[in-house]
Amino acid sequence: MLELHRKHGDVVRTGPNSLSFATLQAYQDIHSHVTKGKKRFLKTELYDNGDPDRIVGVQNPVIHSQMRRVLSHGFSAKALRDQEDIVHKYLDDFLRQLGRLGEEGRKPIDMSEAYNWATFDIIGDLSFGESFDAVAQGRSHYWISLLVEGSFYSLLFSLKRRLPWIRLVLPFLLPKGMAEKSEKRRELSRHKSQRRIELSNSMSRDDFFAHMLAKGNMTEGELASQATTLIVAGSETTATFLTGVTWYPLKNPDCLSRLRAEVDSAFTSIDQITGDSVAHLEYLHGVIEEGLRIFPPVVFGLPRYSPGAVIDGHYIPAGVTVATENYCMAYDTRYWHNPESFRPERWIGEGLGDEKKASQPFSMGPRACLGINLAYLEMRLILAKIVFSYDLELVSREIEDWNQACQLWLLWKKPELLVKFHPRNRDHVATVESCT
Ligand code: HEM
Repeated sequence: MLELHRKHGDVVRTGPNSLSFATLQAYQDIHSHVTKGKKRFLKTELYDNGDPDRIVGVQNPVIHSQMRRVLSHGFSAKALRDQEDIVHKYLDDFLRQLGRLGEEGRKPIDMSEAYNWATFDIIGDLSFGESFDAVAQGRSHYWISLLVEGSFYSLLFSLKRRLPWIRLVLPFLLPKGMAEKSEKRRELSRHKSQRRIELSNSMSRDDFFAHMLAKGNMTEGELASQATTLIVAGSETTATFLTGVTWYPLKNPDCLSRLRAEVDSAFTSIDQITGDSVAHLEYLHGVIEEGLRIFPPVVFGLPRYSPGAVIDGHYIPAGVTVATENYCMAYDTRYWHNPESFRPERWIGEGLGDEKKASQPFSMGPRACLGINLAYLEMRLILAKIVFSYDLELVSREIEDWNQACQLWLLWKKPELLVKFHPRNRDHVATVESCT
């Protein structure tokens, strides 16, 4: 898409009835909240995977806002503060596992897989009241593999509407046993959901599931479907971001040193690293924003139907599929000074004079990411804690260009990213050694 827009300009026709835009104005026109009297740009059928209960896929704005209202309680600042201990628990265990499995820097760990252990366990606990035990076991739970694999191939399913002929070749494109695996995944979701309902009698928690249960009229199917959606939306995305934001500073050692210096000057013990204290770290903020710009986890232009509206000065008739490529905006020299380079200082103080709104990793408007606060909490805590505890050494040195080394399906398929973790904080080494 980047190449197409560079060659053909800001509006590119990508199909018989679909247009791709590449400007910030177009992004705002399509995704912002609408003013009174104007119609919304609705999600297209590309989101329809046959499950009507998923908040991510639902098209009807009335049903969507009802769902969003119920779920948003679990994402409020208060709810997140109440859940922060759960996040710390998995992150601290994760740190210990990095030391233990990595034999204190002697053995590399594949971070493309390992970050999933932490993000899935956190969101699993917040959604179903129990983790997948991935951190404790130091390997991905079967369910995680099913979800990740399923989300890659769901792209092919949604393409069926756009390219009807794909039905004919679909059986050959899908790995063997995919249908059985999908059924297995649904069965596990139902099972986890039933267990969470049973647990609700003995557990008082202000988590996502509790708020859905409090609504009182959601069926077991709806509960399972929504909780699974949260797990998919909130785990692979954050883990993907973390993988990219590990590779870029490792390839730019000055950035890593500056980040470590900031974390070291702010904290003398790992317990001081909390959601509140990390929120003030300026350079960490720069690293995160730059990581989200240069390697956005949700990278495809989010398709919408035009309601019959003007997009960046062009009238687009109703029914035309439109999308703005966040990735193209993030690499546009009209918005960014030297966009290919990883420069956290863009986001600090005066910066480099970039148009920062041209990075929209969480989207904007009524369908913007609901989990943004949880995502920032996890991203800040995990980066600060890792840098505080370990010196990182890149083992996968053969990767020259991270984005090129990844493949884009619906989400990024990442290559192995081998990293060694050398313990640097003596207090923490003691904990690592005692971990079994
Ligand atoms: C770095 C991490 C993340 C990124 C970059 C990200 C990005 C996004 C984007 C771009 C959308 C809009 C999708 C669209 O319009 O098609 C979205 C929606 C959503 N995200 Fe995230 N997300 C992240 C983490 C999370 C987390 C931790 C959760 C928590 C469960 C979450 C839950 C959701 C939900 C529920 C929606 C659907 C909102 C709606 O339709 O009203 N996300 N996310």
